Amino acid sequence: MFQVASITKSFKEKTVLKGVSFSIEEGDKIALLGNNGAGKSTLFNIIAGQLQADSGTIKTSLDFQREIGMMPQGDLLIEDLTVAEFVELKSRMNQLKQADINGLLEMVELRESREQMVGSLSGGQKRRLSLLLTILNHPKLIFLDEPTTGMDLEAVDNFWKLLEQQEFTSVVVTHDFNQIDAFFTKVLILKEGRIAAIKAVEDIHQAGQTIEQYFREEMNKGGEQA
Ligand SMILES: Nc1ncnc2c1ncn2[C@@H]1O[C@H](COP(=O)(O)OP(=O)(O)OP(=O)(O)O)[C@@H](O)[C@H]1O
Repeated sequence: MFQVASITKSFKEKTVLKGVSFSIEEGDKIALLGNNGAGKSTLFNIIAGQLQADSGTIKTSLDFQREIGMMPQGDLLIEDLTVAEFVELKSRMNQLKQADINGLLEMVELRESREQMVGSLSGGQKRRLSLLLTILNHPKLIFLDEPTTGMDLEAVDNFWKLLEQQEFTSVVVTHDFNQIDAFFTKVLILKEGRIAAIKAVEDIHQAGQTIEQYFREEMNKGGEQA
C-alpha cells in the first residue's frame, strides 16, 4: 500500500537519514520508535511532502489528498475560528455531507469546547483537534507524529482507546510505552539514520518481552558494539 525506499537526507554536513526503506501493508499498525534526534520527524516530513529527500523514493497506490491523513508534530490550526467553525470548514473542504459536528467533537472530547476559539485551547486539546481533522475524511492510512504530546494522562488513555476503535492502517511516532503494547502490530526502530529493526509485536510478546523492553534492548545493541 505504501513503500519508502532508500531515503537519504542531510542537513549541511549532518546526515540524518542514511537509506531508510520500509513497506506498509493494509492493516499494519506501526510504531515508529527511536531516540530524540534519530530522524523520525525528518522522515515524517519527507513522507508528508514538507521536506525534500536527497535521494530515495516513496510509492503508494493511495491518493495523497483523500486517502492519507498526516498529523505532524506541530498543530496546523487556524487559531481565530471557533472549534465548531473549524471542524465545519474542514468538513466542507473534504466535501463531507451533513457532518455530525457534535458527534465528531464528542469523539475527541471537545464537545464542551465547541464555541471556544481554537487559539485558546490547551496544548492537549489542540492535539485532539488535530487528530480529529486528520481522521475526518476516513483516510485509509494515517501518519501521526507524537500525537499525545501535551495531553494529560486521561487524555492519553482516551486517545489510544479512540485509535483502537478505528480501523486505520497507521504509522505512529510515539514515546508512550505504557499504552502501545495493546495497539500496534509492528515496531520499526530508527537509529542513527537507519532502520535498526522491523519486528512483529506478536513475535516480541511471544519472546516474553514488552515493546519497551525490546526497544531498550535494540537501542543498547549499538552501545555494546561501540
Ligand atoms: N531543518 C533542519 N536543519 C538542520 N538540522 C535539522 C533540521 N531538522 C532536523 N534537523 C536535525 O536532524 C536530526 C533529526 O531530527 P528529527 O527531528 O528528525 O529527530 P526525531 O527522531 O524526530 O527526534 P524527537 O524524538 O526529538 O522528535 C536532529 O539532529 C536535528 O537537529
